[in-house]
Amino acid sequence: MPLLGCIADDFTGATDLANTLVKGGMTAVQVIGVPTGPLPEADAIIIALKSRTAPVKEAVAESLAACEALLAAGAKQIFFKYCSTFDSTDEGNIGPVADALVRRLDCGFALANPAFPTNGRTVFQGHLFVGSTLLSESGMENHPLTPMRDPNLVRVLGRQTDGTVGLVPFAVVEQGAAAIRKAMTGLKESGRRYAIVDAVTDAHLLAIGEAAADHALITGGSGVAMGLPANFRSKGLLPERGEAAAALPPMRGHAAVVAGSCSRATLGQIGYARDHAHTLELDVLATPDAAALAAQALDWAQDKLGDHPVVIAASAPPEKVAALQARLGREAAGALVEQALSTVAHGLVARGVKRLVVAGGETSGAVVSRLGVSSLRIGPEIDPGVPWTYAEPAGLHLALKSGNFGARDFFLKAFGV
Ligand SMILES: Nc1ncnc2c1ncn2[C@@H]1O[C@H](COP(=O)(O)OP(=O)(O)O)[C@@H](O)[C@H]1O
Ligand SMILES: O=C(O)[C@@H](O)C(=O)COP(=O)(O)O
Repeated sequence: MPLLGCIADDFTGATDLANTLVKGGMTAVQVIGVPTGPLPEADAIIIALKSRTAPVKEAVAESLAACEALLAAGAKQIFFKYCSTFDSTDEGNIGPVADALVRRLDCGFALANPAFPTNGRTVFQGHLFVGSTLLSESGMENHPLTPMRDPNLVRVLGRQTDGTVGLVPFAVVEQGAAAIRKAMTGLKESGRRYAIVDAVTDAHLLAIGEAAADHALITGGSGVAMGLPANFRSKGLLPERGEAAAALPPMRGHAAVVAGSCSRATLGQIGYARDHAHTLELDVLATPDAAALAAQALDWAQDKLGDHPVVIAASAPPEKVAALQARLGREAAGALVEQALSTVAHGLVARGVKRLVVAGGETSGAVVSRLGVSSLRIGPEIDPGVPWTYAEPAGLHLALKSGNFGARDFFLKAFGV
């Protein structure tokens, strides 16, 4: 029976959360899509949806269905995972999904905290920073699907919910779990449905997690989950598991990277790969045809497969993304590239690739669906927020890299080269 039941709005986000929980000593299995049969055995189940950019109604319906499955399996607390850069549009989907979960769980209130200090995401006075810049100046203002142009999360979430949003500021968070709990109770009693809670350090996140031990619903990035394993342990529900929580079968087979993220970190990683690995950058504007792009990539890769990764990327800088979107529309442009890259991934696996890194959340969703993966067992971390996983029933190792995560040499480092 799972202790923690999680609903993640994309696939890389789900592995990121699972990674945090595994590091905290919980076993974790990521399930792809709303489950139709019984859930696997694990301390935490993370249901990965592709709901971040889905139409609002669909995102809400799938999230509620996931919640039902988790409650039916006995989950004691529900966690709604979204991006550490709060990726969403004014219509949603963070607000509407959270609203629906608050109603379903009849809890009236939930905290909201996307902070992930190790990866430079901090929240101060309700404003989200990426490194030393505000969210709206971090490159996220150019995201192909969810451009983030307002860094004030009280305002951003306020536009997405039919409830109201308050703030637990830094000065309170600094005082620790009891003060945070008191402030959240105060906001709930004054009729706020959400509290954006400031967090600048991991110590803040641990205190917030402790303060939310008895909350039916927690919403946030993977950071705020850091404190949750200790809550279950102190209630005597979670045994000490040590490193066994992250064990995976041995890795073998050809290595490859497929990148569809246009985020700054991924563009930097592709730049590094150009000098250190066979790297193909697809020109989507010149060939806006998914089948033709995929055929081109698979032909190119054919005689290059081996232990050293091949890197195939559709990623492009903002001006090129804008040009393709102007021609096809935002959604169609994204869908075309996702279709091309998922066909490439499928073709690579058919040609013996058994270790695959996918860069980008939406891209990962498309690839994992195309590979017919139903669950991912979470293994050791490569870089903060990105673990290796073992995909069933496909029987291969997958690392789903959030667009903005990972060091510059990630695409090589993942394979130990
Ligand atoms: N050259 C391109 N032009 C337009 N859109 C692109 C291009 N390359 C990738 N995309 C799309 O951009 C989106 C990137 O989103 P995602 O994969 O979630 O990355 P991230 O993790 O950085 O958010 C995907 O829908 C992808 O298909
Ligand atoms: O919280 C995060 O930043 C990640 O876990 C995440 O959700 C990443 O999404 P993408 O940037 O779309 O990969």
